[in-house]
Amino acid sequence: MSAAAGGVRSEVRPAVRIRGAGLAFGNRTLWSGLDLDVEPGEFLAVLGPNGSGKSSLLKALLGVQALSSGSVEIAGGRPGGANRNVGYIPQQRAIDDSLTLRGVDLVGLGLDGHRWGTGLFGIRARHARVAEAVEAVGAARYARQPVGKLSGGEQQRLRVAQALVGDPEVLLCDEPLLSLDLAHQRAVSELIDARRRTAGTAVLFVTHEINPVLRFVDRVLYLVNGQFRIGKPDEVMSSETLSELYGTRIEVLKVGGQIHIAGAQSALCEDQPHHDEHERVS
Ligand SMILES: Nc1ncnc2c1ncn2[C@@H]1O[C@H](COP(=O)(O)OP(=O)(O)OP(=O)(O)O)[C@@H](O)[C@H]1O
Repeated sequence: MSAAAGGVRSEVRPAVRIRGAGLAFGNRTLWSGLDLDVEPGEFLAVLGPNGSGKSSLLKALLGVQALSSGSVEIAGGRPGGANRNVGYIPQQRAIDDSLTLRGVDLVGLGLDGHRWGTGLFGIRARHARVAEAVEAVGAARYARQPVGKLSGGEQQRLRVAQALVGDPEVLLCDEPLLSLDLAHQRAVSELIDARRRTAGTAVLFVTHEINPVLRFVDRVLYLVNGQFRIGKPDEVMSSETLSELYGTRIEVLKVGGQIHIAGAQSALCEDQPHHDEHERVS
């Protein structure tokens, strides 16, 4: 899918165009000199340790975080501009359990700004679209209950439905599989993959754990300590590339279609003390 990989140019306008982009807070540079085109239908995994600037990159693309240098375009224009059809699955935060908004209403918010007309036809079309999105994430059973009373995983599935309901040109996902059990991790990642294949939605998928989505990933953007690498998973997720990026010896093992890391886990997972010697790559 990745027409941009290896320098091959596509005729189609990229869904995301990043040029010379940099972001710094005070004297700390998260990343700089970032040039990247994400093509329609491409699945880009954004990886890196805690604090490397993955979420901040998505925020820059949403137009809520100003860049320190360079420029970004998304869905054909500037971030946050009118008519930018962009879906966003935010990093999960607990929803206040007193929130009485129902699941279907939360999903419907993803259609705000879309034109449905004010008549019965428009209302019916809107309801049908919401119902379809709810069904697709397997949330029909509880979608009429107050969101605040649902489990973390149930809320997360509704957030995915909200991001997809407007049929976005670009989908920005910030750790969308957190708090989902394995069956729902698989269901949600397959849903996102199907969407980009059938509708040409470009997907930028921030994750600590590449294995659940490895078979979908066209390219990886790996951010570490102000540096980055972009390439196919095999190119970036290699002992050589990660050792270079982290500045210490890292062994990457590929076993049974999964990527694991041996040793040096402190460099990779500083904030995750539960990790053991053979670690899945973040
Ligand atoms: N508005 C801000 N002002 C100052 N520092 C900020 C701001 N936003 C983010 N940061 C800092 O920038 C760094 C990168 O944050 P970001 O959330 O992008 O990292 P991340 O790679 O998504 O991390 P994680 O994997 O932990 O979610 C963090 O150290 C964060 O504290």
